[in-house]
Amino acid sequence: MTTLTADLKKNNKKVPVRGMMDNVMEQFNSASDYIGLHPNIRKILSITNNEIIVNFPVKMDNGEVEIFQGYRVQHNNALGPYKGGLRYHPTVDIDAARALAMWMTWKTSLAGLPYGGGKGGIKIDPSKYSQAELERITRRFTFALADNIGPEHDIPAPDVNTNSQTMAWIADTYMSTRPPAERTANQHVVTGKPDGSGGLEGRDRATGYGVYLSIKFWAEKNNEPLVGKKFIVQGFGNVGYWAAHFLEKDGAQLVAVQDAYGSIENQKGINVEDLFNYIKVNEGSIVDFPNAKTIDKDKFFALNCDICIPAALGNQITKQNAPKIKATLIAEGANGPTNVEGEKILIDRGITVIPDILCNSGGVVGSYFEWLQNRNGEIWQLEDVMAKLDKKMKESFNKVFDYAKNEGIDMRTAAFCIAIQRIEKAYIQRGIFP
Ligand SMILES: NC(=O)C1=CN([C@@H]2O[C@H](COP(=O)(O)OP(=O)(O)OC[C@H]3O[C@@H](n4cnc5c(N)ncnc54)[C@H](O)[C@@H]3O)[C@@H](O)[C@H]2O)C=CC1
Ligand SMILES: O=C(O)CCC(=O)C(=O)O
Repeated sequence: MTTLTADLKKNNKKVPVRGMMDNVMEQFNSASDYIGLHPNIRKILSITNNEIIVNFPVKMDNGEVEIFQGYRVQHNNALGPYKGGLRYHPTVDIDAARALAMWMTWKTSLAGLPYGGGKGGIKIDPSKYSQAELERITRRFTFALADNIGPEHDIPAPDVNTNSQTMAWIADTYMSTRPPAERTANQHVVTGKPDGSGGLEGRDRATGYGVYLSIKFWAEKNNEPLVGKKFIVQGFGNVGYWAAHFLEKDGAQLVAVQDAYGSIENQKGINVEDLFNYIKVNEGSIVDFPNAKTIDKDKFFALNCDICIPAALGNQITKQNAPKIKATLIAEGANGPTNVEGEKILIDRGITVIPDILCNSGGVVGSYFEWLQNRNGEIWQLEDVMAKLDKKMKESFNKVFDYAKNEGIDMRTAAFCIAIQRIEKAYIQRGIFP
């Protein structure tokens, strides 16, 4: 079977060793083998539908012009419009965008949403730019993407280093390109907007809440109380913070955190809100938080804990650190944090992984609610949002848990099988493949 990665290798294109594409393709191929996926459908799902690369100029505060490169990859839309976040990070490239777009296709399918998968972003270190520059960069990026996005075609959302403010700029720029009578009818071109500008109350916490719920459901299935469980979190941004917030509320104890700037530990407990308030006045960094000691970056995953939540970047749990992990549960807040080699070791060691496409799907479910709210001209209440999210996460968790148990397979393979089978069914029903 020729895969996209194999094609790229054949053509001598630069493919990072065990990059995220290798990971997502191995996960996809192994689940497709398991279910005996129709070879024609495997061919379609092994490639991306569209890949948009834009270079655009932006005037900096000092009057100089800088050129930026932005990406939007649309993997598959068999089930509905492309959906997925925009990331601003130096590691963003076409390979990362492809892999992340593919994960979105499986995630939206597993969650039973009427969406396909897309992802994109800009290769940029946003900490080097002023807020005014970031606004101009975002607006020019939106303008460069033009009709490649749209509320019924491709709907971006926040990801690493983008937030509700970024989404408000995108919505505003996109709407200003529409004819006057259509402008406000287009606000669902992005989700994750501020709640005063068409955003959904609760979208900010939706991903972290979903991570917490996944852990809670796993604990219930195993008759394990959450009270007193020690957990560590890599990434204390939107996903990591909210997951920690809800876990702490339920009696679990945060004992270590790693972010882009450093790593801290206190086995007696780190207060989540204190740390959150600290980073607000410390340029977003956990470094030198008073109630914890600084630890070596490479020791982080080997720390003493029950639950480990990677909520930052991909390829963090690998064959190097997987043998040393003490947690008995990995709850993947990030996309692709565990690579295939690392996961084999975890499985052999009896460590459960709640896979990203299930564990962090609360975010895109929240986005779906926002999209419906905008489309129908409604304003949803926070308590209704949280109750609906709870229900949706429980349905997905039970589907995956039961499938894995009945088939005697790991939860990631089970999640992929369910996701792929839903897309396969759509293609077969359309009569493309007799
Ligand atoms: N925001 C959302 O709704 C969703 C996000 N995700 C995934 O969750 C992960 C985190 O996203 P957000 O919380 O939104 O991003 P964010 O930008 O709010 O936070 C990212 C966090 O990761 C840390 N970080 C960055 N590089 C790091 C490194 N090399 N080592 C350790 N920590 C590092 C940052 O310092 C920050 O604390 C990403 O993988 C994203 O794709 C998944 C589903 C939805
Ligand atoms: O909310 C969304 O549309 C997608 C969020 C996202 O990028 C993700 O789930 O990885």
